[in-house]
Amino acid sequence: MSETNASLCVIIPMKDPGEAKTRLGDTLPAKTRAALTRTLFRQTLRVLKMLDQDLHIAVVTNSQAIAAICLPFRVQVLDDPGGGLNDAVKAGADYAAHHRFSSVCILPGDLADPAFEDLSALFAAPREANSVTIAPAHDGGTNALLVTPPDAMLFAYGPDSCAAHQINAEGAGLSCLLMPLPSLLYDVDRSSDLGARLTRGLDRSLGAFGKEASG
Ligand SMILES: Nc1nc2c(ncn2[C@@H]2O[C@H](COP(=O)(O)OP(=O)(O)OP(=O)(O)O)[C@@H](O)[C@H]2O)c(=O)[nH]1
Ligand SMILES: O=C(O)[C@H](O)COP(=O)(O)O
Repeated sequence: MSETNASLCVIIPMKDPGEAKTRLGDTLPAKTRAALTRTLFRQTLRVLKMLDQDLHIAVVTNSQAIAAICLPFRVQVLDDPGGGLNDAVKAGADYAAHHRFSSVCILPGDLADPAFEDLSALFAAPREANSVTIAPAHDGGTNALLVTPPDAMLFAYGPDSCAAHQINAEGAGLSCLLMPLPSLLYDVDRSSDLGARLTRGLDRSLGAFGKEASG
């Protein structure tokens, strides 16, 4: 592991696959949404581990199905305190602060096709003391949030969270850098996200996805 990655804790909040991707309910049946949730999550873990086998990753979840996926990847599982996404992310950031990581990187588990080179660029970016780096989503959301130190700011995931995170960062006296990264622009929230941009990522994992969706 590089010196830089040793000081970084990656946090991924994850719902149980049976409860996730509800906004795709108009297009996909429940079983397919659950299979898609698992496939996207595995895809992100795979790229992160390709980047660095020893990268410290912790997943905040109350799902046994998600914990089972974490096991072979040697990824830590943290209890979800309940209360929603921002409370889950805060639990992850508190864990990182408690364990004296100098930075935390929050990633969602539903990125459409996170590229090795984009995550590599994000993790290689200088992490100044008291700083935040945001990789925005195409819809005003936040697809990566790199915070130094981990407990420096309030989380504001939800609609237009990129702007909300900038406001919270500035309010906390942190410098804030926007780092748009092409493959981190897209997560899979709505039926419109199931089009071409998902194809490249899912084509790669399609074997697994097809098997899970029908199995
Ligand atoms: N641990 C935890 N993770 C959450 C929670 N809410 C959302 N997440 C995760 O946060 C990431 C982004 O969530 P969303 O974009 O809202 O995705 P989603 O909840 O699967 O989709 P919808 O049900 O359509 O809102 C995904 O990895 C979710 O699994 C929560 O309450 N607890
Ligand atoms: O980016 C965010 O803040 C979260 O993913 C929630 O936003 P969404 O509703 O666009 O997924």
